[in-house]
Amino acid sequence: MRRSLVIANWKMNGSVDFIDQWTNVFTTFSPVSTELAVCPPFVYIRYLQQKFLTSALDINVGAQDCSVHESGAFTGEVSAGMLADVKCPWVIVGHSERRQYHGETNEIVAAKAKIAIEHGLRPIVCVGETLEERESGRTSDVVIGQLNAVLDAIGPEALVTGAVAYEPVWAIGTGKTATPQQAQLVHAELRDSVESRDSQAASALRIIYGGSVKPSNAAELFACNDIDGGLVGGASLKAADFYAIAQAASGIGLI
Ligand SMILES: O=C(CO)COP(=O)(O)O
Repeated sequence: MRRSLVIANWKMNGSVDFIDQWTNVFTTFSPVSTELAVCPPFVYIRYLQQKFLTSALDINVGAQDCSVHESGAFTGEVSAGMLADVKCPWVIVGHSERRQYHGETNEIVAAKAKIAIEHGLRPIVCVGETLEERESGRTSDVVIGQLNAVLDAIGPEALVTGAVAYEPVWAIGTGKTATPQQAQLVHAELRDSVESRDSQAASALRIIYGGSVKPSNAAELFACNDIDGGLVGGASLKAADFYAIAQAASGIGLI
């Protein structure tokens, strides 16, 4: 049995005031069986960690990216070693917004996953096709190619310490969710691809879905065999909505 996993990606949103308000609400909620993490912008990681000390939920902090470099003259970059140093266990790599706006290739994403693993972090490896790729029948090729680049670099066992997030680009921030059937199909293909290398790793690996997940659609997505939770953008900015999604993943309080 895989434990469900729900991760908030706040993207470039938030402030000290926002975190105060969000955590004031969130820390009143009772525990769920879902494992949780919130990825704020780098500058708020430490602040959010302090806030979570009073939460009864199993919730951790993650980063939205890390550098491919170890250290040195790389202005503006934050290294995996620094994230490990501040005890930030999770790191998202290969988000489509990084691929799209920052030119991150499969090779760069694989290098980031590798350096994250080397520092004991848990990478959340994002894969996903654009609308054009879907419409031209290339979804499988694209997402399997993205996954294989990371698998070649770190291997299936290391990947299991983190997670894979399937995020169809056309569903991100658009309100357009993949149907549970569409998502399940891709999740199963991703798992099969890991299975061909290591069957134990394939059954242990958490593959979560991202793209307009909200309280009203979370339960039907998470009911699919190969969807083990969610990577949540917009809806995670509301503490109550994020909690409702966490509940849906824990199989209790279905919406
Ligand atoms: O990109 C996402 C999470 O990483 C999804 O964002 P939305 O939930 O806002 O569609």
